[in-house]
Amino acid sequence: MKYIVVLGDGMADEPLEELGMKTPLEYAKTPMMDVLALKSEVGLAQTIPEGMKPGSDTANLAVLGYYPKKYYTGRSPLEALSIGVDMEPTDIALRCNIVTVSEDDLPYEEKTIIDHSSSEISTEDAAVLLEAIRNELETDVYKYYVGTSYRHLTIWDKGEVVELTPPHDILGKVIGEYLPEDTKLREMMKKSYDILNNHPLNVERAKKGLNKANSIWFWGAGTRPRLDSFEEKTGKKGAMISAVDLLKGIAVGASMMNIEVEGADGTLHTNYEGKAHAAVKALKEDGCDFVYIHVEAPDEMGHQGSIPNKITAIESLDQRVIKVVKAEMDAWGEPYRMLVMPDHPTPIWCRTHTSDPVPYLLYDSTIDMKASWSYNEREAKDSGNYVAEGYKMVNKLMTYEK
Ligand SMILES: O=C(O)[C@H](O)COP(=O)(O)O
Ligand SMILES: [Mg+2]
Repeated sequence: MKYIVVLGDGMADEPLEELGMKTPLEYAKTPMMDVLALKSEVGLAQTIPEGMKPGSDTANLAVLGYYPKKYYTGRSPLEALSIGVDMEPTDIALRCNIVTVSEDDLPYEEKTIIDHSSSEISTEDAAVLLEAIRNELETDVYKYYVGTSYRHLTIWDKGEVVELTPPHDILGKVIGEYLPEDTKLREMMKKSYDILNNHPLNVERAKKGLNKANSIWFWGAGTRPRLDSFEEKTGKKGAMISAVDLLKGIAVGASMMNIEVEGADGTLHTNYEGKAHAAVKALKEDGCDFVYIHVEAPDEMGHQGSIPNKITAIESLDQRVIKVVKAEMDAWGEPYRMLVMPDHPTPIWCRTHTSDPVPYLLYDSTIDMKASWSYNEREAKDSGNYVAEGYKMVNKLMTYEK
């Protein structure tokens, strides 16, 4: 038996008037998930534990079987594992976004945050800007490292786990009240605007109609991660396919195989088919028992508040990932189970994460459930199937019996 998780990051949502009170998942054309749902178990899973902040960090730890209240030490430390930084016990890792704030003559504190991702800036462009930041701001205490797209890392020597506001939680808001209380962090953020706003690369970006990447933004503070091996926990050899450092970092910490896919970039235009082919290859040729295909796009489109693009992301997941995986697995003939689910909702109305339970679809190629439901938030709730502790999903996947 082989095990496949197709994780549509942020895919769950809420009914939208613009979609006739359907959710993007209900409204999207998903013929593959529609067929699978009739042969699968559909239900709800609570991935974010009570009292924890909703985000891909806690939620994907849960879906991978790591109880966040036991294993979570902050988001950025997990990303540091992927970036290749060995944290000291006294280090604090900080996520360092490159964001877009309003370009005006207002004092920094009175500026508005416009885009947490600076138009999903390329890693190449971000690296140039981070070099400018490093030249001006890096000291023995604060070291900057390039991650992926707008997602970067700062290691704070002998820092503190300070509570910081994620920029995607305050889109469109004036930043003053959300800036760090720590004066040095605030000072670096404020200085970054002066360093970046008129940087030649940003002048070029603006000419192309792209958002300037004109400020750094710290959040996601944490201490050195401590994950147990996935194989020791489950007895299965696991592989991760993702474009984002958070998931790749979890895989490093869990001693899973990280599979790089050409063109996989965490955006709406990622290499969906490439991820699907790589997943089946990992199972068929690389001796893996379990593969986790993480697709970032629905989350980013949720953060952007784009209904059509979130629908496109879901339809791409259906037709260019799930359909391709199923065709290749069926052709191979090896029995398998496929779990399709989001990590958390990223509703269009709020453009950030909520902690609501998420719909799952659990398919077993050896069982025809003869079910009669669709895969979406409403029918998952109506099904009566509810996994109260999301970190038990992997165990459910591996021990499933009709
Ligand atoms: O900053 C990021 O990587 C994402 O926008 C945050 O959302 P996530 O927690 O769903 O990844
Ligand atoms: Mg997410």
